Amino acid sequence: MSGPVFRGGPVTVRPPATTANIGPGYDALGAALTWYDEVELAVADTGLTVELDGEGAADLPRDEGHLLVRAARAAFDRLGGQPPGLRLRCVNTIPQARGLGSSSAAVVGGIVAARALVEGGDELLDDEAALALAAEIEGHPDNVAPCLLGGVTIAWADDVTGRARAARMEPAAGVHPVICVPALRGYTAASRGLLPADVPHAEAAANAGRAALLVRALTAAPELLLPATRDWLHQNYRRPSMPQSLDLVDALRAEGIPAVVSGAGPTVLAFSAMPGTEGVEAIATKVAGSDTFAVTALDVSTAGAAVIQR
Ligand SMILES: Nc1ncnc2c1ncn2[C@@H]1O[C@H](COP(=O)(O)OP(=O)(O)OP(=O)(O)O)[C@@H](O)[C@H]1O
Ligand SMILES: N[C@@H](CCO)C(=O)O
Repeated sequence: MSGPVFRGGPVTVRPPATTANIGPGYDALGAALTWYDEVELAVADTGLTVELDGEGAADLPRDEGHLLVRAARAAFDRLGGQPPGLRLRCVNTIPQARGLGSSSAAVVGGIVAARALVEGGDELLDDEAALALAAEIEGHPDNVAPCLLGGVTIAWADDVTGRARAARMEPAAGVHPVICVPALRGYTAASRGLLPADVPHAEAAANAGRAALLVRALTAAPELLLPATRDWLHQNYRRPSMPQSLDLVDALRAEGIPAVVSGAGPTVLAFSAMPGTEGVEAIATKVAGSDTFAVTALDVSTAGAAVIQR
């Protein structure tokens, strides 16, 4: 069989930051945010060059071990073969290891860029296949789904194949995310290690009800976000690894502001009543007194990882 036909590129992809769980939607619910990394990938004559700017540039590998390169390589394998060489440039702005889906942005960015470098790539590796591959590599479909598809997503594993699937929804106009990003990093694997094997049935039942309510709140009724973001499955168990984040969640909720831990933390995601900087005031007041968190008002990104130049 002949290999794929490559376009030279470069192609440029903008994968968004994402927030997962959003309270009770543990490992399922997610949303894309208007904060993006930028990935430029081109076919080269030979070898691999990796140029990194911004977040993580000092620490991330510049070889085949780079997460985005690994994801692009896996995508090329699915697309029929590897190019003779690769040139990668990343401009990273999404804070890493903070619960904002930076690893998903790298994985999805690599897959989407690789398929854009192959003639017919969008059909050979469609969004359903790209999602399954991204979840295989990243491990958590609740971040990769909104990163790929944009908007608000529900992810699950197919009962027969185990492959990641997702349903995408449009966010309601009144959903205004505000993120409070701490200086300290937190790693997903460590944060998952704090979760118990079992939870009481009554708490699982309460959580299921709020997760259902959360879908309605995010897509049609933002006024329900406070009750809809209450969780019983993960946040409190994770408190020892990010006490300041949980204290901030508690303080905001006590003021009637919907707030949760973003993904595996330690970023706190709150929802303001108003868009933009006006909306952050009430939240910033609660954060004041601690210089630990940087507060930024965002929107839900209706676009997922888009090819902005090919
Ligand atoms: N842009 C990137 N390029 C390459 N590797 C990255 C990039 N962003 C993150 N990573 C890798 O992923 C690790 C962070 O993954 P982790 O899943 O712990 O955090 P996160 O993806 O930022 O948060 P979460 O999954 O909870 O939303 C980093 O330490 C780094 O090894
Ligand atoms: N659902 C995951 C998100 C991180 O990818 C967690 O909370 O561990």
